[in-house]
Amino acid sequence: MIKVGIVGGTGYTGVELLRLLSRHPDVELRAVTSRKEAGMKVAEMFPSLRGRVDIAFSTPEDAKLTECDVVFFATPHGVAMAQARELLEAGVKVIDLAADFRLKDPAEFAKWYAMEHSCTDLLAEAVYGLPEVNRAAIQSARLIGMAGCYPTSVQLGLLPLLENGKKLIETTGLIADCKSGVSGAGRKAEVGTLFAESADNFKAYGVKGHRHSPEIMQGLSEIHGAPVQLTFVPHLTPMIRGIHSTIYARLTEEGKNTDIQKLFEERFANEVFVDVMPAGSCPETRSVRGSNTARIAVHRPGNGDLLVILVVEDNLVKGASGQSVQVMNLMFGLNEQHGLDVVPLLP
Ligand SMILES: NC(=O)C1=CN([C@@H]2O[C@H](COP(=O)(O)OP(=O)(O)OC[C@H]3O[C@@H](n4cnc5c(N)ncnc54)[C@H](OP(=O)(O)O)[C@@H]3O)[C@@H](O)[C@H]2O)C=CC1
Ligand SMILES: CC(=O)N[C@@H](CCC(=O)OP(=O)(O)O)C(=O)O
Repeated sequence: MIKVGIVGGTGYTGVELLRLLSRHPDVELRAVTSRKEAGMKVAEMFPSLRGRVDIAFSTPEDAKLTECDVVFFATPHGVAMAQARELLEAGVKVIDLAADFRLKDPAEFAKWYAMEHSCTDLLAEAVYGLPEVNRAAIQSARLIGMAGCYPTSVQLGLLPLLENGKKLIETTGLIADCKSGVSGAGRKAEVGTLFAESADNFKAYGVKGHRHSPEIMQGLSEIHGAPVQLTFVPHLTPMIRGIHSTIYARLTEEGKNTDIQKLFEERFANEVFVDVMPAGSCPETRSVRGSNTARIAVHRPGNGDLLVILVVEDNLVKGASGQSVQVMNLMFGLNEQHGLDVVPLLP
């Protein structure tokens, strides 16, 4: 059994990790931290986990994390980078759901996250946690910076078109128009996520620049092997879970002469967590709710040169905790689907 610790077990991604790991056949939950709720039983705070999780929250200091095989950080940005070195030196693998180990350039990290990076040597070692792109590197990694929620959907949607220097679409002027449910903002109290502010309302935010823009462009440029330029506009929608990304790309002459539906179907044929829907489909966020699946549909309106790619995922599962369990499975040589064989919840 793999001994697992979670730092930040009371947030939305933390409790989602608990839900998934509590039914994982190869995992033993050793420690779950909360500074505010230390001492309280996990299942007392989250009755959904009664009979599933039998430990109490402890402070990060009391959690004996160095005795774990792997520690997940489901914490705000900046927490994992302060503790990763000690854990790695003790032989513990680290999976960070925040952004501490995503951006390769420490200056970019400082610019977007308003803090200096405290361990740039580890930043160089860290592997980006997006299995459909990086599976082999993840398998041998000891430190993972999980892909962000929006970046997961946008990179999966463009992967077949860009990888290995393909010239099927223009690589400047790409547009990702993305919508997220409110759980994407986390469980902390904030005016913008109050019911009266976010229900029955719809708005864009971060239009001048969002911290996921550099992450998406870094990822796409690595996938393509050359710079890729994309405009990313996130929106807050009055739903709890889910991301819907609509991506617009101009096809090149080569792209116009390519069967794009077939390209996507073949690229993801062996990916258990990516479903390419039949031509003409419009995937719904509720079709992935609670599951680690991303569903993708490609459209070419009027058979013109504009390609529209639709991607849906659950921000808390494929966009965060589920994908991090997928990554853990790869790091420990387990079946990639263990703990993740969940049918989406309807309605
Ligand atoms: N919500 C989402 O859809 C997604 C979130 N993420 C990322 O995952 C991370 C967690 O997000 P989310 O679950 O939404 O956040 P929440 O705000 O819901 O939860 C944060 C958790 O971290 C703990 N925490 C806060 N500060 C510290 C600290 N200094 N040291 C140790 N623990 C701390 C909190 O507990 P306590 O204060 O009691 O210690 C709490 O359990 C974030 O970095 C976020 O960007 C990634 C993808 C999607
Ligand atoms: C709706 C909402 O507020 N979403 C968050 C993104 C979700 C998140 O926590 O971002 P990471 O994937 O980088 O960890 C935001 O825009 O900041």
